[in-house]
Amino acid sequence: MARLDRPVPRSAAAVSPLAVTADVLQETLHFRQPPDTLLARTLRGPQRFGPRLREAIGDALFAALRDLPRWHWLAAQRLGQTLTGEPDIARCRADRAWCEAVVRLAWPAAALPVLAERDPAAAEAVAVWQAQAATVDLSCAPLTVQWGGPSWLIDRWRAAVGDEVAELAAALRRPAPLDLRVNALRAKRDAVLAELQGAGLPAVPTAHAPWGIRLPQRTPLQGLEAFRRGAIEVQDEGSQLIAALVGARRGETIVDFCAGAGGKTLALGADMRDSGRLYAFDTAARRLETLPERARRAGLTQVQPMVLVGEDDPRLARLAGKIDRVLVDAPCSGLGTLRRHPELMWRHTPATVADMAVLQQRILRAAARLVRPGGRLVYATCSLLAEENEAVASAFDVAMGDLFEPLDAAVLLADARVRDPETLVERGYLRLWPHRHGTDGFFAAAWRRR
Ligand SMILES: C[S@@+](CC[C@H](N)C(=O)[O-])C[C@H]1O[C@@H](n2cnc3c(N)ncnc32)[C@H](O)[C@@H]1O
Repeated sequence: MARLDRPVPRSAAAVSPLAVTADVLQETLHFRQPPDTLLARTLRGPQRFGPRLREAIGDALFAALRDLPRWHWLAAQRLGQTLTGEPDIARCRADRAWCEAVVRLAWPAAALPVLAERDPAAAEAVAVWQAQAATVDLSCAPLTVQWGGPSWLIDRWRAAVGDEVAELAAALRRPAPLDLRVNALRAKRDAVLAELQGAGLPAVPTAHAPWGIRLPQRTPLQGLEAFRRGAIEVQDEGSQLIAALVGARRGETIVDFCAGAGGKTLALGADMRDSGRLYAFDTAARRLETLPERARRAGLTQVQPMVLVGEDDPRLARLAGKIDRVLVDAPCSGLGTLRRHPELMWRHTPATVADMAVLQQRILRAAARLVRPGGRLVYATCSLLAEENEAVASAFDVAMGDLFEPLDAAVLLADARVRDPETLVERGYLRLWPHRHGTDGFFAAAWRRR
């Protein structure tokens, strides 16, 4: 038999990777924590899984989440249950046998040998189940099974992209590449590209973002000299394009209203060449926690994080009408990021999306008060849904009357040296689609205050 990842103590040997994956899947479907957090916590347990097995468990978990309706359909057949089109998540999460059946079906073929080393019986069961599943004709299955999403979401995808819906669904099910942003304060893109290629990595420039580099898959960065010296940050090309739309300049005063862990804050700070003032606001203190350390590594000294009590925090009054550029990277459903967070499509419903839109409008209006006359306001989401995007921008237009003039994103992106900006813009809005642009799904609208 092949070598084990590590010597397995007797008690730990009893723990099957399949069972652990099913446990994490079941826990994920409670939506209390994201799957990678749950996975990391679970794998700190006593099972003693080696690196290859840990990677296999992660791959299996995400494969399960990416195609839940398909596994649901096949598992129902295998377990002799009545077929239903769409998983009822509340029922599935209560059903441990269902979770294990899903994991058996979803376990990636490439990870079968490593499972066999640890638990040959489980690997055999997986092979049998998958061989049987391969004989099932899915071409007549409901669209939710073929395209891997809940039907309310598929309806919205179809309304947005028409005949491209199958391509969109397929792109959302593929793992995302790893995009990096070169920190303009520390390096030039060409030099970093050469450095990464020299280290044997298949790095290429991103298609549009001027500071972006793409690697085809997950790559550990910590060991790279470019990472250690703060020359690169992990950032999806779509996020880089949103920062570009802000057009931050040296010496300005800029507010990142929903800064979170500061991914876009760092991009804005680099565009400002560490000059001026850059406020990083968020209502979640925990999210802002890592920003000072990240800013330090990136060589930024002008970032001022501040925890807000809400979008109407009274301390904002002193900044009203004074800020050159305000970015509202609003809390959203995240339904453009399904490549990384496939669980979100089961966490959200039309009702949660509608609630999001109300919050987004409130935050956008509050943040708009800060913009000085002639200044720029940018509203962005990582959602593909019109409710959170065009509808919020239109409602803002109506509420503001003539106070804010919509700006054409294609013009702003061209100013920021983005390549082929017109291919990224619909009706003046930045609109990024995973199947067309290879990025996460993003939306952004920009205005100038009159
Ligand atoms: C999409 S995330 C931001 C991601 C971040 N800009 C980045 O690039 O990494 C939205 C953020 O909005 C924050 N948020 C939620 N409600 C808010 C409010 N009322 N005012 C300001 N920030 C809020 C959330 O805590 C969350 O960190």
